[in-house]
Amino acid sequence: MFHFSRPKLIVNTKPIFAFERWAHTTLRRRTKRGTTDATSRDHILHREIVELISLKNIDSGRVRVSEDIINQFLNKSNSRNVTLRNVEIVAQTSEAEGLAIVPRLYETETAAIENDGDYRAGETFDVAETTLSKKKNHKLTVLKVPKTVPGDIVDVTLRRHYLNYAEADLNYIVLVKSPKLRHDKLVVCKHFDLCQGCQLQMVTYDEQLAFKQNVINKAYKYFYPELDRESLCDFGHVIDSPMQYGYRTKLTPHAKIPRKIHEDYLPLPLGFENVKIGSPVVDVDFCPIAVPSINEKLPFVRKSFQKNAMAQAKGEIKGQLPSTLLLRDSVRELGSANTECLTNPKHVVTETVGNKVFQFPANDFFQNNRSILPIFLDFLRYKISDIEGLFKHIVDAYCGCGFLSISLSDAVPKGGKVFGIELAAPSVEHAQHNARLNGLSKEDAVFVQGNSDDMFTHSEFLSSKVTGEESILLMNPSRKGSSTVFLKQVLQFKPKMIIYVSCNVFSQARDLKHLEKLLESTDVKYDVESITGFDFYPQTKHVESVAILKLRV
Ligand SMILES: C[S@@+](CC[C@H](N)C(=O)[O-])C[C@H]1O[C@@H](n2cnc3c(N)ncnc32)[C@H](O)[C@@H]1O
Repeated sequence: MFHFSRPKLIVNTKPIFAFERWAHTTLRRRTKRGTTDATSRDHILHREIVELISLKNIDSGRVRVSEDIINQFLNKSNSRNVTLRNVEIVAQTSEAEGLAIVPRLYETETAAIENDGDYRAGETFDVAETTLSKKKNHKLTVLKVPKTVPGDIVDVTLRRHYLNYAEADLNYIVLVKSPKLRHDKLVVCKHFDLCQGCQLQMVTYDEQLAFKQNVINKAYKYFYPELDRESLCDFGHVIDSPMQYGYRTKLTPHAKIPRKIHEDYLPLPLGFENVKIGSPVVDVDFCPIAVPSINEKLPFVRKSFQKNAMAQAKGEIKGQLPSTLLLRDSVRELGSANTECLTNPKHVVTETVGNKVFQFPANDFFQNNRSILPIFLDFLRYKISDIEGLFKHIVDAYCGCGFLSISLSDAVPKGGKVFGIELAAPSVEHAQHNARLNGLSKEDAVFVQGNSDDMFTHSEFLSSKVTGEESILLMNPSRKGSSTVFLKQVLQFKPKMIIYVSCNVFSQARDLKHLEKLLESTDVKYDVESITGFDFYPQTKHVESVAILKLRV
């Protein structure tokens, strides 16, 4: 087998646990966005852990992990091999992983001495209630265990330790204390135990929706606590997807390709990340959440990938093999339900949603669950109908290939306009193309390439004569959310309605709070009318959140 490159761990020796200190050491190597993004996954996890230990009345000092322990569990050949038995999962993170709090019985050297100092020999500790009561003064470790739900009693192997928690691999479920949550019979994928792609197959669909509503609630509790959630009808209610399997129209399996491929390494695993830290990617030959055309094509794509890898191992071809492959479903002909799977990222996908047609390059962004889109659009149309007759234009920030504004363009009255802005040039070219494809003239719909931050000063925007008092603003940024620059201009523009669609409800809540703060120094007022979830990705932890804000008149 080839060796995988090991992440470098930055260990901080200074006193810790302050949020910034934790962020400095733990986040730098783990998040792309560094330490300042409070809505990053690692920051959220930190908040969830702090909340859990405070709920359990545990002093934060008891869960602090020493540098020595962190070093003992680094990914290296002599790192400790500790198994814990009878670990009870007591909470669930917004990433749908279980959390447990266990006595740190492995803190002392006892076990190591028993094993002649050879950690690799393996040490096992039982953390069941009886043991715990005898060890009241022990330090505690917060464990994060994938594929578990509250009420599970599990057997785990400890992995990397951080300043206030440790990662653990699930070995097996010892006992299910909460049969309401875990239903292993529901799992349809043979790769579910290891594959990082899905988190919730063992949970009923109703419970999946409840989990996602909780995530929305948590996001607003953390980032916009001033919002009166109680007063909003059905706050965070998540609308279900008509298809819960076989819905995903894009799949990107990948491989870890060694610098020099040796024949012994073949076939290379090709699939998705493994929940077991440091393990090879899970070799996925069938993905039950993907549409049929993708699963039909997957064996051919895999075969061709392995053939190329073999040819490279034999020195028959040179150059780097692509580590990520693309499979994207596309409508074969308009008006027909027939679809085909495209694999060339530059090929153009055709997608029909209701009475609209969209085309875009296969590796560009487009919503991946075709089955829920008509319902999602009907919801937006219903919200817009509230101010019918009071708006003329739709402004589409972060517009991609124009999906949202073109879909809603039927609601634009005669003389009104659609104006969109998008950073990615290929997407905006296709937005222009899609406008024409759907009968919108150059006067009806203008899509420009650029940063949304510059939208309100863009020459084409200014010359379009689109005014806020006659507009609905759609904003659908990527995970990291919007910016202060953009939000400040929104308040000057004063659209009648803001529709904020987000795949990261934490950054959405942060932005809405920010908007409220900016409003304090103005006489403009927006009311948050509703926050609604849509289950674009059944079986996974993801939720799409739609916030509707109305200008107070
Ligand atoms: C979640 S996608 C939404 C696309 C589109 N609304 C849709 O539903 O298909 C976010 C889009 O924002 C674009 N984007 C990211 N940052 C941007 C920025 N600062 N200005 C304009 N567009 C941006 C991305 O390229 C991406 O196409």
